[in-house]
Amino acid sequence: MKHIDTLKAHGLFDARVPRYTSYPTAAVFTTDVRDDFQAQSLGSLDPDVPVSVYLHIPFCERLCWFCACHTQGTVTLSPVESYVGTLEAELELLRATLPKGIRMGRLHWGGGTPTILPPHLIHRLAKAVRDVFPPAKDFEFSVEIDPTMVDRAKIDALAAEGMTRASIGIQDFDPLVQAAIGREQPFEVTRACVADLRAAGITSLNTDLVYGLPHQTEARISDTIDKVLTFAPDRVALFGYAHVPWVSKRQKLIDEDALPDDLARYHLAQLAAERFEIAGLPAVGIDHFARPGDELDTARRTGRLRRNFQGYTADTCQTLIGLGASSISRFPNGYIQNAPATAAYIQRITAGQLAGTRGYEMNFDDQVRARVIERVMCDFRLDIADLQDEFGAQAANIAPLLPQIAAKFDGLVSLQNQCLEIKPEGRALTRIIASCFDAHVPEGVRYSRAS
Ligand SMILES: C=Cc1c2[nH]c(c1C)Cc1[nH]c(c(CCC(=O)O)c1C)Cc1[nH]c(c(C)c1CCC(=O)O)Cc1[nH]c(c(C)c1C=C)C2
Ligand SMILES: C[C@H]1O[C@@H](n2cnc3c(N)ncnc32)[C@H](O)[C@@H]1O
Ligand code: MET
Ligand code: SF4
Repeated sequence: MKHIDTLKAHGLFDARVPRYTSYPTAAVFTTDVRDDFQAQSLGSLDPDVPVSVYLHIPFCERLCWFCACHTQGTVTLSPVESYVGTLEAELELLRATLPKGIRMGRLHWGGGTPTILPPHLIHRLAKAVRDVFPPAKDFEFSVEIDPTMVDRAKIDALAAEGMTRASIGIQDFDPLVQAAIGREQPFEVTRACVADLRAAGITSLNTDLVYGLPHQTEARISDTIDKVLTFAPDRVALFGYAHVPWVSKRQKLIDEDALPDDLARYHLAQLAAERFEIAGLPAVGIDHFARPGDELDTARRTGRLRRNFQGYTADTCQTLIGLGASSISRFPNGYIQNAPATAAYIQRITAGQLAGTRGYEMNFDDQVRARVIERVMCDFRLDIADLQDEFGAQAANIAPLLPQIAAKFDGLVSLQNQCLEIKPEGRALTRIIASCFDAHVPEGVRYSRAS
């Protein structure tokens, strides 16, 4: 059987499994999580251990058709300005709930489009965050940047507030592909943005690309990659296009007939991965690439790579506090998601309540499986001995799954001394293999494809 047929037989093109940016996944969260779970989790944090903070800006000036992120369009600044006020109010609620002396190890502004904020709002928001979460030693601050929605003044404002990493959205540079996803973004504009970031002293640059977009061909993605490489990015994220029009209504504008078919999509991903490897950006996990010396590459090589809602990270903080509409907080024993709709979020905060509306409290078995799935997604490998070190006897629940998986994915994985490893030729099936350890299959949820 040809290799591609083997992968196909294991569900490469048909399986619909989560992306495992968390376990259990957001689809499993429910509204009947305990009322006091969020306040109690926040209040019982150890002030000596720094936390990560994620801040969501759910506004964009344009709404790209392909996008599955939680955001809304606005042409005026007034909703953005009032939203910043709500974030300030949320920060005050957090201050009243958190133990005194808590510090922030990492801060990420995502969206939506954080760079919709003009300089004065960037300064106001950064100050409000710092007041409640003073930065710890080696503090890092990353921001998602839309090159068409930023200028030198905004970049300087972010740099002055301590931005250490910029993540720019590119997706694809081909004009036909851009037209088909409702996202015009000239190369020159992107290049000028990168030049401004460099001039402002930003040393770490990530670029986001997507494969599997309408009208994308090997020649077009290859040309995009040529252009991206001229920026000398430290990291590249290459996401498979998730076509989920039942979740993201604007995707109904995407012409499904123009989407590459299964095999074409697979080859696009393969070609891109090869090009990055050759360019000196080895793969990190299933969809990232990082230059040697970048902390993501270092984390990969030393077994310290982690997975969070943004994808792969070298962040070691156990706790992530999410602020803003739809943001998810992660505590050692569970998750809480703020009200997804911006209006509902604002209403909660304005009423003086924390905004968590759905979530999941993990039991011990969930915590073990969360670690298992994270290791599989990060290392392509699971060693029962490591699991025993961390969780003791509970690892025994997982051990019997290994020979079953080894038999099912025969030839694509290896199993020796209770250590399961996905071989390079089986890596396209990583999400599918990870799902074998998932004890929660939500009802009525349709995930995007697995590859
Ligand atoms: C910033 C962009 C994206 C984020 N997630 C996705 C993108 C493109 C992709 C994505 N996430 C989910 C789905 C649907 C299910 C699937 O096909 O796997 C897709 C296509 C699930 C999901 N992830 C998060 C949430 C809240 C959901 C929806 C669950 C639900 O309510 O049904 C967490 C999450 N993902 C992103 C953020 C910023 C975030 C948390 C705030 C980004
Ligand atoms: C934050 C990043 O998420 C990616 N992104 C946004 N929407 C989708 C989607 N439907 N499928 C895959 N990736 C997506 C983009 O690359 C963006 O820059
Ligand atoms: N909104 C920005 C962009 O599209 C950041 C990535 S998408 C959340 O470029
Ligand atoms: S890709 Fe970025 S700019 Fe486009 S709609 Fe999504 S969040 Fe907004």
